[in-house]
Amino acid sequence: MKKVGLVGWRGMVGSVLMQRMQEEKDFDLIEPVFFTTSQAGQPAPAIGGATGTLKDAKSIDDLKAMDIIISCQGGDYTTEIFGKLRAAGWNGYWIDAASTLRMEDDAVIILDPVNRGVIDAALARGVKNYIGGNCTNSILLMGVGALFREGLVDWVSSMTYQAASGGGANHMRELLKGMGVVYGSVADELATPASAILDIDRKVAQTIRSDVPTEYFGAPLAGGLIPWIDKQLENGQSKEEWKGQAEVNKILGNATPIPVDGLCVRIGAMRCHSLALTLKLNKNLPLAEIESIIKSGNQWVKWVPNDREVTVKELTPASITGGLEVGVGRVRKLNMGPDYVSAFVIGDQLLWGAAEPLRRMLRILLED
Ligand SMILES: NC(=O)C1=CN([C@@H]2O[C@H](COP(=O)(O)OP(=O)(O)OC[C@H]3O[C@@H](n4cnc5c(N)ncnc54)[C@H](OP(=O)(O)O)[C@@H]3O)[C@@H](O)[C@H]2O)C=CC1
Ligand SMILES: N[C@@H](CC(=O)OP(=O)(O)O)C(=O)O
Repeated sequence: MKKVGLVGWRGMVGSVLMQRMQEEKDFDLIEPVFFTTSQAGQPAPAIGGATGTLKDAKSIDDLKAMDIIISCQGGDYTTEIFGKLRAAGWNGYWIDAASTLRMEDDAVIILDPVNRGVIDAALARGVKNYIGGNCTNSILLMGVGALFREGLVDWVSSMTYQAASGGGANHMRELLKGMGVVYGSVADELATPASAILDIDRKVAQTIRSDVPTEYFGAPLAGGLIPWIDKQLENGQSKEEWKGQAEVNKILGNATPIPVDGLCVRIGAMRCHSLALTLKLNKNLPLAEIESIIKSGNQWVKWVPNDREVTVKELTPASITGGLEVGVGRVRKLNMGPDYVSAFVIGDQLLWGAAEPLRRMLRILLED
């Protein structure tokens, strides 16, 4: 059995990964070894039959004994350790959730239901680094990847609505605390049906401006939104927006890049990322054909007809959260012309957006 080192297993992404690996019985096929940056020597978790103690995630010698390492520890860890490990002669497979290595020439961005061909070709050439994509891009391609596969997309504008989980556990907590603060500021008035709504609104606006916690997001998210995610680039894009075109084309293995651009916005959802897309197709296809192509993408596409009643029930974070289905709906022709099509895509940011592609890559390696 292959020795698989697990780093970052107790973080938010890592915990979702552990849960999925247990559900899919991945631990039956490996010898797991648990690492930590802060608790070396403490008992290993009772996951997957592991025994013994946690190993030091900074010990190159211990890491070198692994056939495969999966890291959900974050970019700083990858930056610090990966180069040293390779320099020490380690030739195992490195699977990582962090963005650090994604655009490196010797790394593949993994999303096997969409790019299994790219992954297989890389394995055949001896590539050893397999990196999970940015959550928004993975969800975009899990939803409408089949339109790209069929060569139908001239360009896509992707306007995103990204959940708090994308920032991490503390960001999710801050959102919830903020919701509580907002509610608390008008709880009495809300209990009194006769109270004036404009008075409530004034108090809420004041609370959002001054009392909602902003330590992690840098701005109030509860009761609002933040139209910027990640660093600022010189060309005016945010780093999150830049990743759209760079990663989508790398995932697909496109020699000629398809333009992908739009604005990325943080909203007060917990862990579902959504995208409102404008797709410029290179053909005037009937909607029924577009529907059948999108549905053919993969088994997790959940097609939602462009109908009000079903959309408000099925194409929402409340419906999608915690599951592997990626909702695709609001598909219609836009006024711009018959080749312009809208779509709303929504997926769980911690599953397809982070953990699931990693465990599936492990399975691919174990099949080899
Ligand atoms: N959040 C996301 O949605 C996405 C994240 N990623 C990548 O994954 C990385 C990890 O993200 P995320 O899981 O959110 O990070 P977390 O902050 O939840 O976990 C990272 C590490 O923090 C340490 N840690 C310290 N205190 C605690 C605690 N109380 N509970 C659990 N862990 C603790 C653990 O390491 P130790 O045991 O060594 O102390 C853990 O592995 C990101 O940096 C990013 O690179 C990628 C895609 C999406
Ligand atoms: N930046 C993403 C989450 C993330 O971790 O992305 P990446 O893996 O590309 O750094 C978000 O905030 O929603």
